[in-house]
Amino acid sequence: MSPAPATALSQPKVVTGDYGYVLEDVPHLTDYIPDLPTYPNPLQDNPAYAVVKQYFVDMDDTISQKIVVHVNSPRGTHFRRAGPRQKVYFKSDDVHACIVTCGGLCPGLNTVIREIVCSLHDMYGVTRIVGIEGGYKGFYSRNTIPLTPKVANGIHKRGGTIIGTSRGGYDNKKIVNSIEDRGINQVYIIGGDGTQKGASAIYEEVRRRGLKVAVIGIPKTIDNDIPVIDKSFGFDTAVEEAQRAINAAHVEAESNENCIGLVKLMGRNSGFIAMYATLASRDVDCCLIPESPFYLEGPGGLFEYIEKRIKENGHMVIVVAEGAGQELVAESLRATNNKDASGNKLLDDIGLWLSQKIKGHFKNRTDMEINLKYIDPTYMIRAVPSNASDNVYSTLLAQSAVHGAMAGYTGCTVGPVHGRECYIPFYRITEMQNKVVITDRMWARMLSSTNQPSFLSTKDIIESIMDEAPPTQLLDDQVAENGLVNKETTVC
Ligand SMILES: Nc1ncnc2c1ncn2[C@@H]1O[C@H](COP(=O)(O)OP(=O)(O)O)[C@@H](O)[C@H]1O
Ligand SMILES: O=P(O)(O)OC[C@H]1O[C@](O)(COP(=O)(O)O)[C@@H](O)[C@@H]1O
Ligand SMILES: [Mg+2]
Repeated sequence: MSPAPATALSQPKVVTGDYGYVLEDVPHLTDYIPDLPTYPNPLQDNPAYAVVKQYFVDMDDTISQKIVVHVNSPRGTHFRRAGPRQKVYFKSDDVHACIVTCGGLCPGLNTVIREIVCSLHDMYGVTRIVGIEGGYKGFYSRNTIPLTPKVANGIHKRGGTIIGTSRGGYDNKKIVNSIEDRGINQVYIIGGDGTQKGASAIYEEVRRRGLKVAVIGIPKTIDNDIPVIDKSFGFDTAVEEAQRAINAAHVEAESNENCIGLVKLMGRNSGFIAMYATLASRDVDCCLIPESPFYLEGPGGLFEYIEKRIKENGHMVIVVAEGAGQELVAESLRATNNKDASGNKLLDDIGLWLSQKIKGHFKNRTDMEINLKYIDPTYMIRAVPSNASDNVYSTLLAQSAVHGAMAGYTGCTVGPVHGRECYIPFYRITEMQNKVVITDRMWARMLSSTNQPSFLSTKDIIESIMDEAPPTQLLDDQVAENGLVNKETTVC
């Protein structure tokens, strides 16, 4: 069968219905290869699933992005519900699947790999599954790693990724050539915002060439900077692991006179780890994140607050996200514009800089000698194995990805929206970053738990509200009654 000619770039598939219902649907292989044969889903004969009353997902099931509604609210945006379908578009023997992990580590990568392998093998009888070694560049520069349930057995108890990862090395044409040459027809791409952009471009090229290849993204972000989904796998584990550093900082601070425990946590552009770790700990007196500007000197500044807390308590704990206060560091050091292999800006070390500034400020104060203990657990919070809850989360995610590919869906990321797994078109994942909204309730809860100043002027608040405008379109569920965009943080 000759493939239908594909247009330059695929267009969003948007379906509208009554009362403002909008379905942001995902591509399907039949969009560009018509008349593909279908097969009964082998799961219908699987003893574990055969007894479930309604195991297969109804074709009309969609998940609402809007969870808080008023009596007359339009129904708003919906996503296609993930899960097994009655009919599949691949014969088990014909499937040749590959898995790749890209970007920084995240707890749970091995769990997702294991669960993709086991779901393909145990549910769909697929035997040809390979790992692409060392991220995107492995497609064209390395041999593949055969993956079987035996190889994947127990890997979820280890941190990292057994197939390796990397930044940079993305070459769209070479990657799709490799997919085509190896006869791969299901591609599972696990990675963060950069990876999903790459995955989207791989899907477009696959479609342009008319290949019967399902491309499914699985969102991985320790920073929790991917929009739409509730949160990423590994995020809970990272927040839990961060408690160990905060506890150590608190013990040091409490035991030494006038002592400040300073902890730096990951969070390049989004301060979710710092915010949640602070809320969970309750020992933190100040949390600094990239989304909330702060200043050191003068009334309402950080130094004034430190002095107040030390006088009141004799100690304090500060948590700073790595991306916080970058503009302050750039002002006092010679600004650099170095980037990593993927093009992400390399950050200046806010933790060391802040330690020096605080020490420098109190150095000449004979009435208040301070002691500062700096803890930088950066890689320790992401190199650990995932906790039990992230393992369950990763299992659902991987199974949903496999069901989607088998059902012929492609060009999408899988992830939970209000606790239900969905297929989300790539463009919704890549168009913006998820950030802590400092005019939102969660940040207010955090502020009230630490009692820190907000460091904000009215101008900052207005700017922060304006920054929330989605770059491409105003979605009705993001427009509050006062006309301002008021996107809730997606982690609840
Ligand atoms: N805009 C992009 N288009 C295509 N590939 C990209 C893009 N941004 C990043 N990548 C590739 O995705 C991979 C991971 O990106 P990176 O930003 O390092 O991590 P993450 O996916 O975790 O955000 C790298 O191999 C990088 O080259
Ligand atoms: O030193 P590396 O490996 O580049 O990783 C550091 C970066 O990785 C992260 O943990 C996550 O980044 P990605 O999601 O882009 O992989 C950032 O918080 C951090 O800045
Ligand atoms: Mg990233």
